[in-house]
Amino acid sequence: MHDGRKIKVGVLGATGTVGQRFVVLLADHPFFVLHALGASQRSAGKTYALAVTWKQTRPIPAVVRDVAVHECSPEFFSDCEVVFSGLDADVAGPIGVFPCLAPLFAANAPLEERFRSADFAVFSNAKNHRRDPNVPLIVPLVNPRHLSMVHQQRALHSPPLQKGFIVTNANCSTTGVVVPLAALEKAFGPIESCMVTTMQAISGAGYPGLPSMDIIDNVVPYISGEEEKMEWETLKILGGITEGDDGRKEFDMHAKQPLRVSASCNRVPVIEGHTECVSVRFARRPPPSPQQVREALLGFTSDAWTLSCPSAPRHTIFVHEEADRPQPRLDRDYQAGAGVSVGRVRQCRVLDIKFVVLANNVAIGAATSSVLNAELAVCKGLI
Ligand SMILES: NC(=O)C1=CN([C@@H]2O[C@H](COP(=O)(O)OP(=O)(O)OC[C@H]3O[C@@H](n4cnc5c(N)ncnc54)[C@H](OP(=O)(O)O)[C@@H]3O)[C@@H](O)[C@H]2O)C=CC1
Ligand SMILES: N[C@@H](CC(=O)OP(=O)(O)O)C(=O)O
Repeated sequence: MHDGRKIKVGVLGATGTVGQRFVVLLADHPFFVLHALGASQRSAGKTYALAVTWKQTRPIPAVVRDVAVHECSPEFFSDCEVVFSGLDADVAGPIGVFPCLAPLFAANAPLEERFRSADFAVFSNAKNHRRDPNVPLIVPLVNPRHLSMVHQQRALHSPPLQKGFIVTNANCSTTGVVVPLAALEKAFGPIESCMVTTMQAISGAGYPGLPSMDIIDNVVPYISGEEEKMEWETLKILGGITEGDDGRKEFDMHAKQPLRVSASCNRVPVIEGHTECVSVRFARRPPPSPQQVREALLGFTSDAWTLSCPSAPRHTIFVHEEADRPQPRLDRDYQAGAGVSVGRVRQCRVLDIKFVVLANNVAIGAATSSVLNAELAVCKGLI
C-alpha cells in the first residue's frame, strides 16, 4: 500500500518519444515526484526545454522546463529511488547475454545495469532485459504476479541488492495482444494457437522515425525483430512461475499447455495506436461463442485496478459493438490510452474466434505500462 509519501524519480532518455510521455505522466503524480532527467551527451547541460524536440499535444510541464538534463549516470540521480527508462536499446543494456547479475559500475557498462547495481528500481521500456530469466516482463493489466521474481533477482545479484532491480514492460504490439488473450484464458482455459497481424503506427519507430517517402501512401510489411518478440514475449507473460527443488524460480513460458503464436507485423501510415487482427483456437471443445467471448473481455478486471493504482483504466478492455471499431484515430486516447479496445468479435472459420484489438503504443504500449508497473511495485511493497 502507498503510505502517502512522494517517491523521487528520474527519467532516462527523457528527451525521446517515450521519455516525453514519462514526463507528462509524472509531472503531477500521486505517488511520484519528478526529480531528475537524463539523456545523451548531446542533451546534457541544457535545460529540458532546450534539449527536447517536444512533440506532445500539451505544453512542456512547468516543473521540468528549466530543469537541467544530465548524462545518464547514477551520481546525477542520487536522490531518486526509482528511474524510468525510455533509453535507446543500443545503450539501455546488452542484447542476448544473460544472466548479467554482476556489479556494473564501469563508465561503459550498459546504462540500466549501472542503475540497478547502484540500488535503483529501474522500470524499462527497452527490449534488452526482457529475456533475462530473473527479470519480470510485466504487462500491468495482465501479469503483475510476476513481480515476485524481483526478490530472486536481488538475491542473485553480486553483491545482493537491498532495493535495486530491473522490471521491463513488453513490446507495444505484444502488449496489445496479451491483454485480451489473458482475459480469454482466465474465462475459458488455455489457448492453443494465436495468429496475429499488426498494423503498427509510425511513432513506434521513435522520432523522426521512418522517412516520409517510405511511409506516406504505403504499407511496409516488415519491422525488424518484431515478430520474434511478439511470439516469444507472449509466452513469458501468459506463462506461470515454477519453483525447482533448489527453490529457484523460473518462468515456465506457458509450458503446461503449449501455445503457438504466429505474428505478421506491418508499419502503416498512422501516427499513434497499433491495430491488430487476432484469431485464436482454444484447447477446450466446444469453444466459447462470440457472445461468451465478448462478455469475458468486458468482465476482465486487472489487479492494477483492484489495487487502486492511480493510472489503471476502469475498463481494462473496452468492447465495441459498432461494426467498424476500434479505429486508431477515434479510440487511441480513450482512458488516456491506458486500456485496450477490442471490436469485431466473431467466429473464425479456420481457428475458433477472431477480433480486432487497438492499443496505444506510446501509452499502454510504453510509458503508461512502466508507470503502472511502478505503481504496482509500490502497492506490493517492493519500493
Ligand atoms: N516508441 C514506442 O512506441 C516504443 C518504444 N519503446 C522502446 O523505448 C525506448 C525508447 O524509444 P523512443 O522513445 O521511441 O526512442 P527515441 O529515439 O525517441 O529516444 C531515445 C532516447 O534515448 C536517449 N539516448 C540515446 N543515446 C543515448 C546515450 N548514449 N546515453 C543516454 N541517453 C541516450 C536520447 O537522448 P538524446 O535526445 O539526447 O539523443 C533519447 O532521450 C527504445 O528502447 C524503444 O525500443 C518501447 C515501446 C514502444
Ligand atoms: N518496435 C516497436 C516499438 C519498439 O520500440 O519496440 P521494442 O520496445 O520491442 O523495441 C514498433 O516499431 O512499433
